[in-house]
Amino acid sequence: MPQTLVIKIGTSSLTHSETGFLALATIAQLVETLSQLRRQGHQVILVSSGAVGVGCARLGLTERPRTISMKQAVAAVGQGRLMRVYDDLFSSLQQPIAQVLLTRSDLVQRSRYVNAYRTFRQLLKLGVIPIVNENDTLAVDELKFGDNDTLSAMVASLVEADWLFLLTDVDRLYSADPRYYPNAEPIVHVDRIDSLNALNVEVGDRGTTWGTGGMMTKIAAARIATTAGIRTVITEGRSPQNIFKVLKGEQVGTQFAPQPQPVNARKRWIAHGLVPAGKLYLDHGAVNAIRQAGKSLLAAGITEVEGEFQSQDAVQLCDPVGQEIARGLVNYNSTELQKILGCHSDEIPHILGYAGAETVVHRDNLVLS
Ligand SMILES: Nc1ncnc2c1ncn2[C@@H]1O[C@H](COP(=O)(O)OP(=O)(O)O)[C@@H](O)[C@H]1O
Ligand SMILES: N[C@@H](CCC(=O)OP(=O)(O)O)C(=O)O
Repeated sequence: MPQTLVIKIGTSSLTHSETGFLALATIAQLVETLSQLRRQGHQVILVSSGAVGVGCARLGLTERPRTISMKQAVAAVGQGRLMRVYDDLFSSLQQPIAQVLLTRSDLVQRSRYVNAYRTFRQLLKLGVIPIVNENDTLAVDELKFGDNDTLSAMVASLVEADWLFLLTDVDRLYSADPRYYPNAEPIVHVDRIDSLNALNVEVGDRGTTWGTGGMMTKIAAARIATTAGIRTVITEGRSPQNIFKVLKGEQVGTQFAPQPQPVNARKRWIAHGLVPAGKLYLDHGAVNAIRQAGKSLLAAGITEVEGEFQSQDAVQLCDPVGQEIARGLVNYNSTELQKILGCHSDEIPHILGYAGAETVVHRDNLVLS
């Protein structure tokens, strides 16, 4: 049955780390694999890193740029070259492609989120393979995906993909970084992403010299995708043809099972599309009411308000030690909340001088993290 596949490939697979030159054999195999998947009727989106790495190679730079303006300039050089290579290779197989450069702000506003969804759907209907990257040249720090693992999971969630493949320079996830712990245990199947905590998997936050985020961002991506009901696979970029094996049911790489009851599209946008503008600290009673009983958040359960935000902004709901437990759209601005925190709902009209919403975050606008 035709499926929608989002395939992300990292810099560590697209370039040779010693020279920064393109790994042409890998790219050619990737192009062949994706074109064949298209011919089999699947809908395919490629999320490709490499703009900064390729830009550095083009300009003869031997390490990743440190300043933002340099990184943005280098990405502008590399992105064009990368697309040129992709277009040459895909064109020789008669496969049309498109460039889609996204910034986080494209997904923050609901109308722009829906617009991005429609554009992807139209491209897929036309049989095109969209090649997505973050718009590194224009993205500003506060509104960045920051890494393409997260970006790919958000794209997969946006288009309601069936599969997310994260292609990297290791064959799968291990109990610890195999680069430093050669005896680390391979992990082949993850039924529930929270079980990784119990397995004590060490992911670090550093990738290779050219990669961003290492396994940490891949696990975060797997969490976003699996809660959207998307099967996620971490496997080797050097052998993209392994995708066929995975689709046939073979145990290749690390496979993450999708959550049985996926979160709906609007709640996914609240959880991952929006950028939280503040934090609400809750007492234990409120944490339990939200987590266990699926209740709305009332002012009585809030102990502290952090940040400045408007009504209907997204906020993080945190337990007493600051660990995020949920996100949601708030019904009061931060100034109002400072006045009513800890109070019973009946007292709100008296304190504020007007009747506001009964809940601070209604359960329809609240998503567990
Ligand atoms: N538990 C782990 N299992 C496998 N690899 C890990 C783990 N923790 C850290 N890593 C590192 O993550 C690296 C891949 O991340 P990264 O360099 O960001 O790749 P990419 O460019 O594909 O995004 C691997 O080379 C490996 O050294
Ligand atoms: N957008 C950046 C890639 C950022 C990124 O996540 O890189 P990687 O860890 O190699 O997937 C670029 O094109 O260089």
